[in-house]
Amino acid sequence: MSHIVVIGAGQAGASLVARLRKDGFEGDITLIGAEPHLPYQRPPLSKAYLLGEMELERLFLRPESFYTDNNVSLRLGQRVTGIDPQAKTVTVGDEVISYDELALTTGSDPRRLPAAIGGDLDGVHVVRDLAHVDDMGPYVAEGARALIVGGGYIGLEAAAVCAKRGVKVTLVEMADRILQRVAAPETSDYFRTLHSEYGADIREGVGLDRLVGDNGKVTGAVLTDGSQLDVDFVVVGVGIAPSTKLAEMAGLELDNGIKTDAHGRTSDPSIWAAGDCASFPHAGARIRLESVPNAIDQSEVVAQNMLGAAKDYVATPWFWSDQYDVKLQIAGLNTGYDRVVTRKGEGQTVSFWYYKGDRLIAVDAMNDPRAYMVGKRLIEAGKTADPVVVADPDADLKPLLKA
Ligand SMILES: Cc1cc2nc3c(=O)[nH]c(=O)nc-3n(C[C@H](O)[C@H](O)[C@H](O)COP(=O)(O)OP(=O)(O)OC[C@H]3O[C@@H](n4cnc5c(N)ncnc54)[C@H](O)[C@@H]3O)c2cc1C
Ligand SMILES: NC(=O)c1ccc[n+]([C@@H]2O[C@H](COP(=O)([O-])OP(=O)(O)OC[C@H]3O[C@@H](n4cnc5c(N)ncnc54)[C@H](O)[C@@H]3O)[C@@H](O)[C@H]2O)c1
Repeated sequence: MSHIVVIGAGQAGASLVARLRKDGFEGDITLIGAEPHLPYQRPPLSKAYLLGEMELERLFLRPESFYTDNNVSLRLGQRVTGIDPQAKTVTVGDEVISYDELALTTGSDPRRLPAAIGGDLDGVHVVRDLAHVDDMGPYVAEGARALIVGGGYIGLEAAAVCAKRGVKVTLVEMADRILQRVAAPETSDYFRTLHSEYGADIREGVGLDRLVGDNGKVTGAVLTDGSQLDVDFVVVGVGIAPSTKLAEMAGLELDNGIKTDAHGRTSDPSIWAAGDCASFPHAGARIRLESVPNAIDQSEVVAQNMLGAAKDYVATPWFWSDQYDVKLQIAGLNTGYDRVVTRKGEGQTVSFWYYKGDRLIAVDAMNDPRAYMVGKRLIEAGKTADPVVVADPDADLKPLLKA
């Protein structure tokens, strides 16, 4: 009987093993995870869980019984330190485990601030794992002063939670606008205004020069424009790097992540990759997506291919973020857009529709699930949307789907 080993018990790893069993795989499955917890969802870590509005148990993707009932050998709190592709083994501590097929779902590692500028002081937090957020929780208290470094999703979601909890927030983004990696200027403008309404001080085009400490604990910061701040804690949200160390040591090809073909197979025919760590062919280029929908969809396709399906993974990217009372939903990728059409609804409701020539390529919707849903379905179907209809707040969007 064959043995499938999966390294990384996060969103992708958990989805992959579930799909293997769902599709009838009867061999042995071992899922190995470095963290001590059952596989859990990360999105609430910078939202409801950090806010103290979500119980730990609700983070877990499936109960422990799922793994025992499905005969998945779950090895938690164990880090794989090596892969030998010739011998088809992985090393965990002193143990060597054989595999027939191996999947890498190792996720990504948060970038940290260098120790030389105070990145190792107490009170400086990254936000990736449950343990990081549990460490940070007590700092998020009314009246505390937080410096948030980075205006991506992590920084802005943390800023929203902190501001809601009465923390005095200063956020620095070294690029000229927040959310520049994932959204267009219109969406950045929207969220800058939203944060300022809640009292968060958003400073763009400004980086961190260094942190200042006293007795090993952070007490202040000097910014690249020379300004100085007193701070009680720091949240570092300056992006991630895909976890490729094991793959690299095993001699697998890398390309901004673990390089796979359209089926999710790496340069070794018995090794597969999915989730944040994998870079794959997409629309004539190669991309890596850092999102829950990608981790689930890609790992499910990889599971099917490990069982012989030979199916291409065709990503239909979508993302979401919650900040204050606003839900941002993004369908598609806006790379290369040349026109934006705005659809304004009541109050905070607005959506931005991105076109490349006549083609609709992405929609950013704020508190507008209908615009998001219609946009997503149009993009998935390769259809466009008449900009005149889109821009008219009184026009019904649904007929666009039938056009
Ligand atoms: C705070 C936060 C909020 C987020 N919010 C959203 C959101 O709202 N929407 C969204 O779409 N995405 C969100 N994301 C991104 C999303 O969570 C990730 O894209 C997703 O978790 C990727 O899944 P993954 O399985 O590839 O990686 P992960 O979930 O990171 O799992 C990888 C696992 O592999 C383990 N591992 C790594 N190396 C080894 C090894 N050598 N041995 C054993 N185990 C190993 C790691 O410890 C980790 O547990 C958020 C991320 C964070 C951190
Ligand atoms: N809602 C969501 O989808 C969601 C929520 C949270 C996290 N995540 C994921 O978590 C991961 C990490 O998120 P993130 O926000 O850290 O990454 P990110 O890459 O989205 O944003 C990092 C930001 O930090 C800025 N930056 C980098 N170095 C800086 C410095 N020295 N000073 C000031 N600014 C600096 C960058 O310009 C960038 O805007 C990503 O994969 C992200 O997609 C997703």
